[in-house]
Amino acid sequence: MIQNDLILRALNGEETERVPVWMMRQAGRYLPEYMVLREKYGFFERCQTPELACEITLQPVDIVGVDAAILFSDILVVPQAMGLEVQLVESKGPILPQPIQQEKDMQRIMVPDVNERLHYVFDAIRLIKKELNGRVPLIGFAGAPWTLLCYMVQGKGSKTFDEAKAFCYAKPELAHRLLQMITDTTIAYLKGQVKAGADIIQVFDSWGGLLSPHDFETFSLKYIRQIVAALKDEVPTIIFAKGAWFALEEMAATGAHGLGIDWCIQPQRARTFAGRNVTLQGNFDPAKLLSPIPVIKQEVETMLTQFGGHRHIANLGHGILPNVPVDHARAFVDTVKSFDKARFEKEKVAG
Ligand SMILES: Cc1c2[nH]c(c1CCC(=O)O)Cc1[nH]c(c(CCC(=O)O)c1C)Cc1[nH]c(c(CCC(=O)O)c1C)Cc1[nH]c(c(C)c1CCC(=O)O)C2
Repeated sequence: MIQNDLILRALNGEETERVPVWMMRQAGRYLPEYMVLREKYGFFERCQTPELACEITLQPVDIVGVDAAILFSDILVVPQAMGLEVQLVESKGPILPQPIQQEKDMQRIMVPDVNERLHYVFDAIRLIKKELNGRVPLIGFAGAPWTLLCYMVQGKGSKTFDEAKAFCYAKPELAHRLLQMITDTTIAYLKGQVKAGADIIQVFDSWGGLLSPHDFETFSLKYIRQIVAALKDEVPTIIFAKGAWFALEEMAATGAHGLGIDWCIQPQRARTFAGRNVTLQGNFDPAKLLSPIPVIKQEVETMLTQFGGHRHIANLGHGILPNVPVDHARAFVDTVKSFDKARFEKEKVAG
């Protein structure tokens, strides 16, 4: 049994005493306790050692007081399990030295047996569930196929992912074969996470907003839909497609329980697009956590009021930045937790 089940209830459309809160990338470099482990162990060593992944996952729950834990891992463990080398180079981000660019490169990848290649994630989840002891739910996750294709083809981070897009537009048949292989791996991987104990699944499509609405349907949503369909009857699912506000209606129609939104759309407008049957998650500008604490408090209250208190999970609109002071992150969380629900009614009357 989970003691603090606010997020689960919000995802199921139930009333909650207050708005639940967590932060994307909440386990990371803004925490001094994370930096201690980062000094000692390599990135994938931290991911692959269940005791380390567990300790890092619990840090924000203990230190910042969020309403959910999110598994410490990375979306790039999937391309790795499919056979590609992935390096995380300090200050450069991810590097895949031998990306997929043509037909013959496909021979280097496979749809792996997830129990063989990603068992360390399932071991970490079992350990985390034991250590959490029902305090808060555990969110498992994976990258959306389109976002993973971006890294697998481009071979590194990019502002435009132009090579990944060129691959899709010039070799659509190959792109769809790759996207389907990623999708099949991801479905098996996420089902494994749920079996190991994940209570909620979030799909991160960080680069969905780089595509036109038509191409988002073709190269991204088509595959996200398969993932949601495979999981939604097992656990609540959340789709976070950054920048893809134009597709909120279509994403809601997948049957996902929650949709993440970034700060580039007004909450009321997102609600109009998404409809009433889905929970919205977001959408505080992560850079605003660099403001003075009184400003953070005021802006968080404005955000909460705009969402109106129902079917809302407070979060950032993207991952927390490494240079955010811990007390600013805590101010974000505490402001949400102490916001009096009666104020939603008052603002409604006033508005
Ligand atoms: C695109 C993407 C990646 N990884 C992820 C995404 C999707 C979300 C997003 O858009 O932010 C997802 C991710 N990565 C990480 C988590 C852990 C759980 C969490 O706290 O949210 C999650 C959910 C750990 C991580 N993944 C990474 C770190 C930093 C590693 C370190 O230097 O210690 C962490 C804590 C490395 C990583 N991993 C990735 C990049 C681009 C980088 C380097 C840039 C960066 O450092 O932010 C790929």
